[in-house]
Amino acid sequence: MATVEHGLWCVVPAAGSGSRFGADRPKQYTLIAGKPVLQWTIERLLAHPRIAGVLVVLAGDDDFWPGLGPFASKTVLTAMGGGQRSDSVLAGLRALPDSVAAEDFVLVHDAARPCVRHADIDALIERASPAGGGLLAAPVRDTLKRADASGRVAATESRESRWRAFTPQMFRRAELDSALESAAIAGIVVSDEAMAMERAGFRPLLVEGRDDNLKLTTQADRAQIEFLLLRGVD
Ligand SMILES: Nc1ccn([C@@H]2O[C@H](COP(=O)(O)OP(=O)(O)OP(=O)(O)O)[C@@H](O)[C@H]2O)c(=O)n1
Ligand SMILES: C[C@](O)(CO)[C@H](O)COP(=O)(O)O
Repeated sequence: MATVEHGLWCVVPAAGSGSRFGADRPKQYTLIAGKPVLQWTIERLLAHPRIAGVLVVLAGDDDFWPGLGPFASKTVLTAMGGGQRSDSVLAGLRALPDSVAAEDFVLVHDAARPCVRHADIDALIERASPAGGGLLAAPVRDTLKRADASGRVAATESRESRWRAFTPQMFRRAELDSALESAAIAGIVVSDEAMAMERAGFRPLLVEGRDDNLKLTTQADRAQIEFLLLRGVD
């Protein structure tokens, strides 16, 4: 039974183009308070005492990475990503050090989520490890509407038992690798690691985390993320 007492490695998918963000560079290199979003995220992860190292998955044409400054004293490795986020995560898993055993848990956390709280990471590690894996998430708190082609309300959807998935997500290295590979072979694009695990028959544990674990997706997300980072995220 793999334990999480020794440090966990975290795969950080950072190979996206940020098309919805629409900047002059991939959004993970957008500066917030003078520092690239990716560096905020990596430093936040490495500052967590139970994270041993980070494997950053970069785009093949990424020419920003060498510009990033030094990180905490822990190990930062890189790998090259793929066309889909899930391809990048799989590449990252396969580039982890051999010291990460097949049955060891690994974390996967979006480069675009720099505000994750250490307390939420603690909760995920503590609660998801006995459950065989899980993810940070939050219950849907707004009324959900389904839109029709004209942009009008087609229906109001039940928000009962509906959760929003965040990252980190935490699963055993080999089980996640197998689930992602199986989905890729089947031609199924999974939008998060849990979807691949669900498809493989697992039932990941939902661990409630803070709603402000925001993902930088569009320009509208920038101001709130900047506020949180400047105020200080514990
Ligand atoms: N082929 C891809 C696509 C996405 N990502 C990463 O996965 C995270 C979440 O993806 P998303 O927010 O969709 O980022 P982008 O794909 O860059 O955004 P967009 O869909 O707007 O292009 C990001 O850190 C992104 O860099 C990745 O590593 N490899
Ligand atoms: C993994 C994720 O952040 C969970 O909400 C989300 O699925 C990423 O989606 P994206 O479209 O790749 O940003």
